[in-house]
Amino acid sequence: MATLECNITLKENYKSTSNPVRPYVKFPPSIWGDRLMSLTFDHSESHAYAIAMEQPKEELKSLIINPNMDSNEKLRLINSVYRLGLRYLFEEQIECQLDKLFTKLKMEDYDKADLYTISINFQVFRQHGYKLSCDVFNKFKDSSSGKFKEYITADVRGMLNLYEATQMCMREESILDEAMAFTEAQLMGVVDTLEGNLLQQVKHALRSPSHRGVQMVETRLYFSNYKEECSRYDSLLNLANAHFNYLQLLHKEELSTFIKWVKDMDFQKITPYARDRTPELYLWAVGIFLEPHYSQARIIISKMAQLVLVLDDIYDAYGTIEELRLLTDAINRWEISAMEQLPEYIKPLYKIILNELTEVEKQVPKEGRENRVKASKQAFQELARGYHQEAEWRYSKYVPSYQEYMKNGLITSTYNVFSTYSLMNMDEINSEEALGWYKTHPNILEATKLLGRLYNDVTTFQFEGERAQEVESVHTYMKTFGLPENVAVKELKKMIENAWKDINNECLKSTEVSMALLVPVLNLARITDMVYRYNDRFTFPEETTVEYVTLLVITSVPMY
Ligand SMILES: CC(C)=CCC/C(C)=C/COP(=O)(O)OP(=O)(O)O
Ligand SMILES: [Mg+2]
Repeated sequence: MATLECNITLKENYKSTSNPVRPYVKFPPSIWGDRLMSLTFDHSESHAYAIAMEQPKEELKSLIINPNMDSNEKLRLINSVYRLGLRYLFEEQIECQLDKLFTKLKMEDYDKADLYTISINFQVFRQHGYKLSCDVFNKFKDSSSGKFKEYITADVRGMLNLYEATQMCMREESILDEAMAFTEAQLMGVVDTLEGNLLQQVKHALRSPSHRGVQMVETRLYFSNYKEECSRYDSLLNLANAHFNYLQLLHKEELSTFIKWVKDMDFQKITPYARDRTPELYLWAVGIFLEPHYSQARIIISKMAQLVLVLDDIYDAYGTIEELRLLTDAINRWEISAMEQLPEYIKPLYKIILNELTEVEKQVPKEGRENRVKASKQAFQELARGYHQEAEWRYSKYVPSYQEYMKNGLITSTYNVFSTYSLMNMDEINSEEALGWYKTHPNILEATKLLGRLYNDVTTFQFEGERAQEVESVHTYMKTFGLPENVAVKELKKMIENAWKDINNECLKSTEVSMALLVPVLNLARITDMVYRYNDRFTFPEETTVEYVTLLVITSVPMY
């Protein structure tokens, strides 16, 4: 693959202790140049969009609760609201409507409904945590052959929505596994014969199904590709339009703030060995939180991700083992005097790490502030120890067992850090309850960490090759279970799919914790899918990642 050609060599840069041997990696440079240096945003424009949202928002509220609207029509409207990223504006109304509709639902209601209608129903209920049974799709299967009925293949819109619906499957839902493979193959077979919006819809779904995509990107593409759905109601169209413009200005401002911080901290100079991926990191932050009121959270998460990125590249691409031992110790100590023990080149970075958390502390919600910050710091320290463990294994040429590797690999997935930093910024959450929940190692978080670690390794083990020295899941799995590479990869990919099923299961309505707490974790799984589905789109961001960042902060929003 041409994009994966990066100069990864074990270079002997230096010979003596003062000139140490470094596992030096030359990552591809940033591809942005000065393109994002002059993002403009105007606060009065932003205010105008906020005002423009008010009336359509009220109109849409009335529409959603309208008792005379046909239930399938209502679910279709709620689907559009969800896919346009507007759900947070109508949380109460939607929940009340879905509660009513779901309670009175009978399987017979679906006897006469077509594939499209049932698939939309299924998506809406599952998106909002209601477990509509997958048996609703049984009628599309031929009971004697066990295959899907031929006639549904002519209904491309129905097939597309069945494909989208299958992404919400859980374990033991074999009809959805079959439907996913069937619809994917069928859609791939017809995509070249399609045109207009339907072509765009199918093309994008095959590349990234909506449920597994970065939601801000998905909503923006829905607005472009689903013109019919968006313009069904004037209020929906007007609200979506003003909302996108409003968000785009906000995102431009946030990205500018983050770019300025990276520049002010002088990362290019102090960490020249690390990947330079500022807008790509910001995309992670937008992926975790979409709503405008998380503006500060996105900036804080972007900064933290920059620190994690640099740390990752020191630990597995630049530092010597002696330096890494000192760095880990200093991060564990977490006090400015520990800087003395560090090599000169790491000192400025260490200072930023400590300073940033102190700065952040001033900005996080008052409720449980101390504990929120403490948990984030501990997660960061745990990550450094996890990176260090990997480095020690590589240094001593020890290949751990798969289980040993994964115990540490769940930590180096970085998702404990991302989750605690997300939580740190959520003022609607009771921190004590949330931190207590984290400590129980909830299934959704464990599944997301597993997905993150495995997806990353399965996609990158070949080009990380010599550098990783088999300290990754593919080789440890091959060795532990005595399997050839292709079988190991296949089994790990199956585990990734199962992790998705577990995540979906955990997103069903639960009384255990607030649903709001699950969202950033689900969103981490989605970003992982976007980044690692085909290759490492973070290290090699050309095409998709660049396209997405451009779409969010550069391309203007279409008017119908
Ligand atoms: C999740 C995010 C945005 C974190 C910051 C950047 C990062 C560590 C990316 C993964 O790099 P990698 O592929 O080199 O990871 P690893 O070294 O763990 O395989
Ligand atoms: Mg790495």
